[in-house]
Amino acid sequence: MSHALPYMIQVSQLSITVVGGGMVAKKRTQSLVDAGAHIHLVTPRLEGDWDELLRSHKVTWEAREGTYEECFLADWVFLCTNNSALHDGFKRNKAPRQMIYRCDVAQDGSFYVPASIQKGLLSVSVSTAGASPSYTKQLKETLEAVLPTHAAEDLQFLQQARKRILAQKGERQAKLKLLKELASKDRLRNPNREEWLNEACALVEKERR
Ligand SMILES: C[C@@]1(CC(=O)O)C2=NC(=C\c3[nH]c(c(CCC(=O)O)c3CC(=O)O)Cc3[nH]c(c(CC(=O)O)c3CCC(=O)O)/C=C3\N/C(=C\2)[C@@H](CCC(=O)O)[C@]3(C)CC(=O)O)/[C@H]1CCC(=O)O
Ligand SMILES: NC(=O)c1ccc[n+]([C@@H]2O[C@H](COP(=O)([O-])OP(=O)(O)OC[C@H]3O[C@@H](n4cnc5c(N)ncnc54)[C@H](O)[C@@H]3O)[C@@H](O)[C@H]2O)c1
Repeated sequence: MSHALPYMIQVSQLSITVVGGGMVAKKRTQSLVDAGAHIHLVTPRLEGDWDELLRSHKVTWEAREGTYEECFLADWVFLCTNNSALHDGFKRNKAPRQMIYRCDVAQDGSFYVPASIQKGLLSVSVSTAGASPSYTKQLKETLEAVLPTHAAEDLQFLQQARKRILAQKGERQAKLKLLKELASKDRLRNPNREEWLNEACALVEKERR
């Protein structure tokens, strides 16, 4: 059986339409807006509290029903209504190269959505290809409990340090060794890690042939 590949996608440059205004539509819209996207929303009604999303000016709501005959021109279309026959129709009408998401039959769309944990620059995603969203949720909770609590702060430090090390003068091998050592628990958890980094950078530069 073929399986889907996980990718990290920058969504801010995509044109995205979400059809439907229930719990699933809201979840998908919220995560897309959090990731910097602007959403065109097509639904006659909004279920639950959308106030904050609408106030963000990142969501344009067209208050009407989607119809079987129409074709959306967005790069991505999220079909999030409770009407599977309508989703079948949109899929038939889909524009060339358009990516379709179906909330009702995951594997009938171009992609589906994993559960994800975000801690600053760290992302962890879990998927069972739709076999069991409940199992996915449990596994996500297990993983959340074992991830380091300081991952976000450590990654902020490592990102800056990596830029600095790669930009400075010195042997490439020595720099790579330094990057590896810096990511180790001993170095990261050391309260003097900034001082150690300064000294190590100076040494790499001094030792260059
Ligand atoms: C992980 C999580 C992330 C999120 O939604 O953000 C997520 N579902 C969550 C929970 C959850 N969803 C459902 C239940 C009820 C119990 C059950 O059915 O088991 C529970 C449990 C609960 O709520 O406790 C019902 C359900 N879900 C899908 C269908 C349709 C179908 O099976 O095709 C139906 C039946 C609808 C119906 O029949 O009415 C489909 C999908 N749900 C996915 C993700 C994608 C696959 C992920 C994977 O590959 O494992 C996928 C395939 C589609 C997609 O979204 O692309 C989120 C965890 C919450 C969290 O993160 O805290
Ligand atoms: N992917 C998931 O994680 C997941 C989880 C639970 C349920 N589901 C599936 O997703 C479906 C939607 O779930 P929900 O809880 O958001 O449902 P819901 O009933 O709360 O919302 C459905 C929304 O679709 C809108 N709608 C209906 N017809 C429309 C049309 N022609 N054009 C535009 N909008 C229209 C309604 O106004 C409503 O806002 C469920 O029926 C189920 O099949 C998926």
